Amino acid sequence: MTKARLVFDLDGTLLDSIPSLVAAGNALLAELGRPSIDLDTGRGFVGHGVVRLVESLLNHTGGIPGDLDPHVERFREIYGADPVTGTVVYPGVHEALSALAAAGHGLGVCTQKPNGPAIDLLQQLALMPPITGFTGGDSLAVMKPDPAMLRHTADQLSGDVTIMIGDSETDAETARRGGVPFLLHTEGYRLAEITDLPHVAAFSDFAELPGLVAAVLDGDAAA
Ligand SMILES: O=C(O)COP(=O)(O)O
Ligand SMILES: [Mg+2]
Repeated sequence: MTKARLVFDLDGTLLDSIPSLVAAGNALLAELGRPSIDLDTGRGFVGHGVVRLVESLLNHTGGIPGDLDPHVERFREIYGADPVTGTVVYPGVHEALSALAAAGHGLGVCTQKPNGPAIDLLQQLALMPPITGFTGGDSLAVMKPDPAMLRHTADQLSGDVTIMIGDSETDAETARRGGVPFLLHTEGYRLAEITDLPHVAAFSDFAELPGLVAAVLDGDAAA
């Protein structure tokens, strides 16, 4: 049977992490005497890495005071101290990943999130194992949508065909540039309409994922 190298995005795909990211962002803003942002606003800022997130937080609340770098460093400290509180695994993820690993597929994560908190989350939320491959926001000199991140993750896995699973414009573009099929999780943080993102199939419930992977490998998934 053909085996897949399954490359998963993290935030908005395996994890619903907005409350924890917004809490850390609001702690940073409070230190700067800025107003808080709400969850919906924060949702639109996530998926591009920590630098873009802090830049968006500051621009939304009055602009960047001086250098961006110290604020990014401070956000990393605040968020890195406890990335787990306020983050949950989407329903059905554990069951779907166990079934896919048991079927012999390789599982990896490719995220813009800084490596330290990303690994903490994967370990503390019992996702690593079955996930074995990892590329984070600090792993390479580039980030998604550069397909080097996708390839770096896939190279750590065994399998015949690479499939990317993600929630956002960035993930769809990464898969397109990498020339691999894209499965879209619709319950994440995308801003675009589903129909505007290139994907071979979309799903809202992780119970659907093993069947979709099998369909892609069989060449049955809708193009
Ligand atoms: O922007 C982030 O930090 C999260 O990014 P991800 O969706 O690639 O996991
Ligand atoms: Mg994402």
